[in-house]
Amino acid sequence: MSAPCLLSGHSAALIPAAGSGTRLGRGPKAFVEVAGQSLLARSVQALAPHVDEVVVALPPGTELPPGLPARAIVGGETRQESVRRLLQATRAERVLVHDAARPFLPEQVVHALLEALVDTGAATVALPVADTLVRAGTGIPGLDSGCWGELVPREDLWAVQTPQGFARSVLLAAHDRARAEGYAATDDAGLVARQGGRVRLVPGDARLFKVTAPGDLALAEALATAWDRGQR
Ligand SMILES: Nc1ccn([C@@H]2O[C@H](COP(=O)(O)OP(=O)(O)OP(=O)(O)O)[C@@H](O)[C@H]2O)c(=O)n1
Ligand SMILES: C[C@](O)(CO)[C@H](O)COP(=O)(O)O
Repeated sequence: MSAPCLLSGHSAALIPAAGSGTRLGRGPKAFVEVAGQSLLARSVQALAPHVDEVVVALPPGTELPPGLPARAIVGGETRQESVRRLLQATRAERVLVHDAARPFLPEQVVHALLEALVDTGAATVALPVADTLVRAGTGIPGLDSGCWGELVPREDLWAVQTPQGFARSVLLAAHDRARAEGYAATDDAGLVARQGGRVRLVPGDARLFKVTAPGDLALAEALATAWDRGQR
């Protein structure tokens, strides 16, 4: 399938994959395999049919595995720096930024994100929070970080996932300004929102969880069986 007609101009998927995977403890995380396929390969394959090109930021000294429909650049020391380099490595008008560490990306989610992008020029996939939320008691007399401090109302709270979509010029301007001001964010939509941009929230999917800690890998292995049989 070629790039959707909802997007005008060229589009690129930008995949930050240059992390060291410290919390997982299995070496550079993008190359870790789940049911025989790396996290990176799964993420690239999920996005490639929807865009004109895929660019991946890899850790220094590593190479793109053969056969993936993507080109590679060297990432930076932080996720933010890796994404900035990716933005500089493409001329596409629309970009979808997606963590290599989120290998299960349903096609419907990509379609919904692309539709939302037409409206605002900036959108992120996110999940409404389902759990009860509490702030730990740090700073409250008699309590500490292991104690219930205060309840946080969960209405209107969303847990941010990727992919996140932007007009490239909008995201590049947000990155340039953040860099000039020495501001760091954990994601790209946060950079755009901080500078007054309107970011549309697009309902995500629980299966889009980020493989972060060893327990997530067990979950990913279990999910991969159904996913690879086409149950998406
Ligand atoms: N310098 C970095 C750090 C992270 N990432 C990417 O950003 C995504 C989200 O990062 P995270 O899950 O935190 O990965 P790591 O940084 O590898 O994990 P850790 O913090 O446990 O080392 C991942 O796809 C990761 O490869 C990146 O491209 N460049
Ligand atoms: C971009 C992200 O995955 C959205 O939830 C997240 O912010 C990445 O955070 P990390 O600290 O780099 O894992």
